[in-house]
Amino acid sequence: MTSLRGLYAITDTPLLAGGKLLPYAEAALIGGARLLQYRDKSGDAVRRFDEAQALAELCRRHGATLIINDDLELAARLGVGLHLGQTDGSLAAARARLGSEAVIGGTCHAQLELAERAVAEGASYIAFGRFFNSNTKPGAPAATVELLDQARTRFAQPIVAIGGVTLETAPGLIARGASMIAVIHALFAADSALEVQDRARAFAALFD
Ligand SMILES: Cc1ncc(COP(=O)(O)OP(=O)(O)O)c(N)n1
Ligand SMILES: Cc1nc(C(=O)O)sc1CCOP(=O)(O)O
Ligand SMILES: [Mg+2]
Repeated sequence: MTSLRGLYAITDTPLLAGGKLLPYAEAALIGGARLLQYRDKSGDAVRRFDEAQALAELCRRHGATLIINDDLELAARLGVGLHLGQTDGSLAAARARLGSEAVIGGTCHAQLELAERAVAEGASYIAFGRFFNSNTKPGAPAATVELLDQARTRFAQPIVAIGGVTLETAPGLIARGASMIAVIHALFAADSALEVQDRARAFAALFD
C-alpha cells in the first residue's frame, strides 16, 4: 500500500531539458520524494513513453510511486498511477481502467465541491492549489490556507497542496492538514542533481 504522505515531486519538461530529467528525478527520490509525477505537455508519444518507462524503473528502485499527468493510456500501459485535472477525463473511468490499487489523484483547485466529486469517483488523493505565486503555472486559480482547514475536517482522503510551495511555505501547509506537498520549481530549478537531493531531503524532513 502506497503511503500518501510526504514530498510529491513533479517533473517539468522545459525546466529539466538538456538531459536533467532522469538525474534530477533520481536525486529527488534519493532525497526522499515518495511520489513522482511525470508532467510533460508535449505530444511526443515515443519520447513520453521512453521517459515515463525510465522514471517507472527509478521509482521502483527507490520504493516510490510514479504518477502520470493527464494521460490514462500511458498510465495503463505502464501500470502506474495517474493525475487528472478538471478537463483531463473522468476519474471514475480511470479508476475502472487502472484498478482499485492504483494511486489516482484529482485537481480540485480551491473548491470543496470538486473534491466531493473526486472522492465519489474514486480519487486516492485530492489536490488543492495554487497556494502561492507559481513560476510554473502562474495562471492557476488561487487557493487559501483556510481551505485546508475545511478540507481536512470534511475528507478522509490525503490532501495534496500545490502551487508555489517552497521550503519556507511548506510547513504552514503541512500544519493545516496537507499530507503531501507537490513541488516543481522550488525542487527542480537547481544547478545540480546534488542540490535537488539536498532540497528534497529538506522537504522530506518536514514530515518527520
Ligand atoms: C498533484 C497535482 N495537483 C494539481 C495538478 C494540476 O493538474 P491540472 O489542473 O490538470 O493541470 P496540469 O498539471 O495538467 O497543467 C497536478 N498536475 N498535480
Ligand atoms: C501543475 C500545477 N498545478 C497547480 C494547481 O494549482 O492546480 S499549480 C502547478 C504548478 C506547480 O509548480 P510550482 O511548484 O513550480 O509552483
Ligand atoms: Mg492536467
